[in-house]
Amino acid sequence: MIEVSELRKSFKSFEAVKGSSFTVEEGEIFGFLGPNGAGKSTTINILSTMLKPTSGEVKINGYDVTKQKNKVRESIGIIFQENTLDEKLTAKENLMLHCKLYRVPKKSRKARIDEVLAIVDLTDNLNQTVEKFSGGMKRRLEIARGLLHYPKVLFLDEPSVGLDPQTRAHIWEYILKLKEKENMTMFLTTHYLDEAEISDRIAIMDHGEMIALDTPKRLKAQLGGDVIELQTTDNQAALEEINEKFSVIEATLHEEGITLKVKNSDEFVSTFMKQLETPVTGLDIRKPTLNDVFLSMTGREIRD
Ligand SMILES: Nc1ncnc2c1ncn2[C@@H]1O[C@H](COP(=O)(O)OP(=O)(O)OP(=O)(O)O)[C@@H](O)[C@H]1O
Repeated sequence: MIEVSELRKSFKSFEAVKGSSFTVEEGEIFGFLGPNGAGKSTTINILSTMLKPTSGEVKINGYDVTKQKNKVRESIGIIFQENTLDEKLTAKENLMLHCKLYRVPKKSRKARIDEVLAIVDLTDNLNQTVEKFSGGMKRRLEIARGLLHYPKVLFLDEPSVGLDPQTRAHIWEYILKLKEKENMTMFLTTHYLDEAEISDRIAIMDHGEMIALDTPKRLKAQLGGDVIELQTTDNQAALEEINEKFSVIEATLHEEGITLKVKNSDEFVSTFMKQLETPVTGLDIRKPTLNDVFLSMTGREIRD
């Protein structure tokens, strides 16, 4: 559904995208992550025909983004970061305007509007003006609008930014419902790594280059092993003891205690608890998260 080959974009002498190549399959949720300034927006703007690439080839739904712009635009929907609804219009008027712009046939407009509003649970707000909507309702209406012309690919640029946790969870419910119903391809950026977990595959971009591309599970497995957060009565002494007696991938002392990376926590912990002489006051085992992956690959938090 998306084919990107050797894509480059320069702004004067500055190269923002340095030759990235990837494909996204139909029906896939593709998470696109990177620290601030990595080149994500530049890439999305090119994929959605808003920006011209310096070189390389990009096809969406089989159409070239520079030579067949209109065909590409008919194939995609975009949910932007900022609110782009017309506040003085009602939900219905906003959606009707979009139907006209996208040439949805006159006889199907009403049914389509009813259908997308039902997906995001806004049926009862059809005739309400948008300025009276809450932040979460506006987001839902934007999602509904993005779907009106049945796009093959939906670009979601931070779809839940600025929303409270409950509304965020709801937005994701709608998005997943859609994926199941329509087999739509979704290209997603987010700064919430827990949200990125729902992606089938995740790409990590840094300094204009794609530095990782795999399933969330495999990315985390690549880090190898489990993480143990340890507190003892004397962390300095415990660290020395650990380095002397146990085989760990990494042991880091910090203000709250010691973070250990071990190959297999199940095997490690039972012997560790028996043999460590410094008294343990707290122990927490966790699997590596996408945050650990992101930190290890980019050396930065997702939001600097
Ligand atoms: N029109 C432009 N002119 C000059 N430089 C630009 C332009 N647009 C983007 N850049 C630069 O290109 C780099 C990539 O920017 P981009 O907006 O793609 O990053 P991003 O990954 O989307 O970051 P964020 O997470 O902050 O949105 C940045 O260094 C940015 O300053």
